[in-house]
Amino acid sequence: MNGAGNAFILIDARGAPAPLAPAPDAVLALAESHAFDQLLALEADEGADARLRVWNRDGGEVGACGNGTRAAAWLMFQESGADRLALASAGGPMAARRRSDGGAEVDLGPARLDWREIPLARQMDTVRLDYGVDLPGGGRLEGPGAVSMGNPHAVFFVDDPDALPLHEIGPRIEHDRLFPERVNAGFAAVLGPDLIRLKVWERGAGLTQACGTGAAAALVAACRQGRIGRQAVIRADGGDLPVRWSADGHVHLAGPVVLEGAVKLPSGFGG
Ligand SMILES: N[C@H](CCC[C@H](N)C(=O)O)C(=O)O
Repeated sequence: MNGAGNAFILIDARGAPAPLAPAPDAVLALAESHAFDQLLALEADEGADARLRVWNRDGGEVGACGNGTRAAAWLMFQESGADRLALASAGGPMAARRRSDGGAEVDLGPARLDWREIPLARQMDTVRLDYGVDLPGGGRLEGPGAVSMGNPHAVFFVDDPDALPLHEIGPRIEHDRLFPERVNAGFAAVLGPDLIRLKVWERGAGLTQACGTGAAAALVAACRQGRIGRQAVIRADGGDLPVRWSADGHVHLAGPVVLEGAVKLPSGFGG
């Protein structure tokens, strides 16, 4: 599946006898032979309609994947005909609502804004971090906003994300010691009162076509820096993601989902 081009393999393990525990190098090996950004799994959960688990292509299990949540919710809506569902995840509980056009709008939970929740290695104002990175050709990017959606994001505001050497500066930011759990690095240009152009160098996956939690973080960071209101379309390489930061602090995300194909695994798989 993909969500605005963000590529996934989703395993429906709700019937599996035990939770999946893929070895990181197994995920890495799978990523060598299959083009995906994240491996997703749906598992049974007592307190929700399902639990969503997320592994980056580097094998690390992480707390949230906005586009993956949309893809999983869309699939469950197709299957059940329901129009609402609850998902558990390591990054916290989430909810999904079926839109009239059949798409899924997900409530990713609250934006977390305290430095300890990002997390950062030391206390800092998360509206505009006292942090920056030099550009190879001269110049410097400064003062990103820091937001967690159950996973860490630093969002830089720039004139043109497409003009940046992201393969050079992305890894430097991702692995900076300021971010003890590494970080997803967003590069955003506010193009109008309700439009943000965004590219994200994802922790554990690199440059992706779209990043749902990155879109949420970009809106919240832009709003906190007084650059935009609480609702916008985030224009990613792979498509447009409508995002809204509601008054209760939760962030809602929608956007396109494509099911590219499905295979039925032999019974007892993963047992
Ligand atoms: N790379 C992210 C996980 C996937 C996020 C992204 N694909 C999304 O749609 O939110 C992290 O390490 O926290």
